[in-house]
Formats: sequence, structure tokens, C-alpha cells
Amino acid sequence: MSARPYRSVLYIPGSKPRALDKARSLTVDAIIFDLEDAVAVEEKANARALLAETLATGGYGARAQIVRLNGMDTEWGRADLDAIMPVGPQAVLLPKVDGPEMVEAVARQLDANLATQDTQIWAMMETATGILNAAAIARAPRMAGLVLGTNDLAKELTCRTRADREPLLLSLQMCLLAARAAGIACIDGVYNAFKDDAGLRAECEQGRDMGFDGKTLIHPAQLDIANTVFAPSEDEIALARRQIEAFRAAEAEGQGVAVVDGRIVENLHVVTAEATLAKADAIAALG
Ligand SMILES: CC(C)(COP(=O)(O)OP(=O)(O)OC[C@H]1O[C@@H](n2cnc3c(N)ncnc32)[C@H](O)[C@@H]1OP(=O)(O)O)[C@@H](O)C(=O)NCCC(=O)NCCSC(=O)C[C@H](O)C(=O)O
Ligand SMILES: [Mg+2]
Repeated sequence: MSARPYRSVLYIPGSKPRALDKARSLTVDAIIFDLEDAVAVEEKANARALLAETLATGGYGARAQIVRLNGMDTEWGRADLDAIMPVGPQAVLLPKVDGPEMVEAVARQLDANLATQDTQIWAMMETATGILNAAAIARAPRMAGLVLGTNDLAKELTCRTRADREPLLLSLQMCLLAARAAGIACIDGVYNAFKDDAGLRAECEQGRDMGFDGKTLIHPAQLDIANTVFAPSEDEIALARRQIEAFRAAEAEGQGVAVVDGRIVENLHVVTAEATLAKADAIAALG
């Protein structure tokens, strides 16, 4: 579980000034400013310039700011990186990452630039090769988060779109395992039907159950559901407090185990309970 909230992570096409402006007032934990698939080929250069100017202007407050570049193996990737580095973005998100060497190459560029000493790297997990290399990618230099690209992944796997996402579950789990082993964030893929609230809620619940930190989104109308589902509920917060209290009381009596609601509470459950409270506090601090 990431201490910083990433419940809602909204893609914004770097070519859309109105959407870029609107995001300054949205209740969103993180923004992916997209130069890749949301931007048409003929718009690539304009979007790159607009985004560099927009990020330099700022106004996004506490929202995490992540820039999705075109791949370094495309004709736009290097120019994207060159245009964005002077802004010193919080993170760059690399598409279609197949292995750690793709991360290392960009890390070297960031190392060589004064403005990007603190810039993190995030990786899109959306190729079959990338999924198989998830553990190595998650441990590559500057890595801070994995983002599932379930559209590209489904395309590569040639699987059908199913409400239960059964064909994708192994890949989702492999990315979660890799992210947790490396101690970095892991964000679920997008739900394409942006007017289908019930479908979005069900997929968010599934992602939350699995352990994702949050969900990538494509439209502001999806924010409330993701923010709600990926936040600790009132019941979870109350239970966490009771578990901590009961365990401390048991400890004071020399016991290593407490019982709450008929279930045992050991030290490991207290760690989870404390993380739940820390996440709730971090969300409250966002205002
Ligand atoms: C899906 C959309 C094309 C819909 O656009 P539109 O018809 O303009 O929506 P609305 O008229 O309902 O918009 C209402 C207002 O909200 C603003 N808006 C819309 N989308 C966004 C957004 N993403 N961020 C911020 N603001 C947004 C509009 O500007 C309107 O504002 P206003 O006029 O001031 O009221 C559109 O939503 C869209 O383009 N979404 C993003 C699509 C995208 O980013 N796709 C790429 C990412 S998905 C992906 O690639 C995942 C991965 O790689 C994979 O493989 O799975
Ligand atoms: Mg993709």
C-alpha cells in the first residue's frame, strides 16, 4: 500500500487546453499528462509545447504530476523528454516497457540533467514481455510506480473483454507482486465505458480487493467512484482503531494476540491497521 494516495489517477490528453485547465480544480490524487496514445500524430509537437508551458505555469496543487512520454523507440520520445526535463516533473511514465534496460536508459538522461535529479520513473505494464519482466522493471533505477495498460495488454494477449477480467488476472497479479516486492505503487488500468458507473464501481472494487492503490481514469465523471472505493471506509477505519486498541491492551497484559469481533489480531494485523489509518490521514490532508 502506498502512503501517498493514488486513488484516482486521471489521464489528460496533453493536446487539450480546456481539460488541462479543468484538472486544476478536480478532486484527483494524480494526473497523467499524456503525450502518447491520447494525442494524435499530427498533434504531437503542439501537445509537447503546450504541456511544457502548462507544467511551468503550474496550479495543480498537491496532485501528483506524471508525464506520459512517447516511447524512446518512436520519433517523438526523445523530443518529449527534452521538452519536459527543464520543468523537473515529479515523474515520467514510460509506455510499453519491456524490460529494465528501457528504464535505465531514461534514468541516465535524468541523472545528467540538473532539473530532474528528483524525477521518478513510472512504467506502463502493457506488453507480454513487460509482464514477464515485471519484477526486474519494478526494481530498476528511479522506479516509483507501475501502471496497468489493460487496453494494450488485451490487444497483445488477444483476449476478450470480460466484466470479470478473468483473462487479465494473472498479469494484474504479477504486476502487483512485482510492485509490492519493490515497495512501489501499483495502479489499475482504465475502464473504457466512462458513462457506465455501475461497471466502473465493480471494476474498482475488484482492483481494491486485489490490492491496487487506485485506478487510472479517462474522464472526470469517474473520479468520485475511484476516490470512494480506494479510500478506507468508515467501517475499515473504525475496525483499524479497535484492532490497535485491543492489541495494545493485550500486549500490556503480556499477550501476543488479541481478539476483535471473534477474529484474532496479531502484530501483522496492527501493521495493516496502522497503514489504513495513515492512508485515511493522508487523504484528509489533501483537503
Ligand atoms: C473520453 C473523452 C474523449 C470524452 O471527451 P468529451 O466528449 O469532451 O467529454 P465531456 O464533454 O463529457 O467533458 C466534460 C468536461 O470534462 C473535461 N474533460 C473530459 N475529459 C477530461 C480528462 N480526461 N481530464 C480533464 N478534463 C476532462 C472536458 O474538457 C469538459 O470540460 P468543460 O468543457 O470545461 O466542462 C475525453 O474524456 C478524453 O479524451 N479522455 C482521455 C482519453 C485518454 O486519455 N486516453 C488515453 C489514456 S487510456 C490508455 O491509453 C491506457 C493504456 O495505455 C492502455 O493501454 O490501456
Ligand atoms: Mg497503452
